[in-house]
Amino acid sequence: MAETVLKAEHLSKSFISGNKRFTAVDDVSFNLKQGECLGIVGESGSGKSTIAKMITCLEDVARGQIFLRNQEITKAKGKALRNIYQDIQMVFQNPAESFDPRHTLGDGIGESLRNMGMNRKETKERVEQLLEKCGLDKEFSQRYPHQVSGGQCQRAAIARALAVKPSILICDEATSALDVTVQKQILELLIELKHNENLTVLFISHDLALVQAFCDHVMVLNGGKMVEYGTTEQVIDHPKTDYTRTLIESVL
Ligand SMILES: Nc1ncnc2c1ncn2[C@@H]1O[C@H](COP(=O)(O)OP(=O)(O)OP(=O)(O)O)[C@@H](O)[C@H]1O
Repeated sequence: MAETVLKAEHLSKSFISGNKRFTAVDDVSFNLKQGECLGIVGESGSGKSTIAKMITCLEDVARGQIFLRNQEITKAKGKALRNIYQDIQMVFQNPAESFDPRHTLGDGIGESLRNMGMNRKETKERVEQLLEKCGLDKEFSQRYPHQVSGGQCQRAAIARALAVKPSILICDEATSALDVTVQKQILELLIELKHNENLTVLFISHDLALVQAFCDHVMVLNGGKMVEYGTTEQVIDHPKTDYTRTLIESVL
């Protein structure tokens, strides 16, 4: 049986808005096994990104616990925190923001490898392999972020995320800024990588059609609460709440 890579138990988070406190994530629990893809769907403001930020330690966890391969990471600090930054990689909506505009894509992808002590020649070879794995010719390593299309830049951002062989890849609306054809190509790349590399992915999206095409399991969030959690088939074919039914009807 596949190993559990990530476990979240009773996660909660609230923020102060004006003089009021409101709950952005309310008692959310889930598991992610090696090679599995879990989709998190919900309307804007339902708490999807806040969950991702708590997992990557960008936001404190108010209540609950997070475990990465049995090790609790809820309040990680120092070296443990640096390891988490490496072991859980994120791909965001706007790929260009992942890269420094003054450096080539090759430099951006190779940065973490060089920080790990890899020499220049090995880094160059590994960067070229990563680009090819993500469907880009190796000459793209010489290009600057403004010299590539949004889809090409997102491929490079995925290559950069995979460079350090992370345990988990979090895609936060990773295809939302791309036009429909390019969105489909990036999704196909992720499907290919998931099969070939046994990637473990947390896939955040407001689009249930994309989640249906890619994810094994899905969690539906409404106002910070998890209103459905199950296999993608179960949730889409037999939704338990009107909220999920509305999400399904709006896209499928
Ligand atoms: N640092 C913060 N301070 C105050 N409120 C915040 C903060 N981060 C998020 N929120 C609020 O928490 C709620 C959940 O936000 P979150 O970004 O998790 O939603 P989301 O489902 O990812 O939305 P979207 O799909 O639009 O990205 C929103 O009401 C948001 O305004």
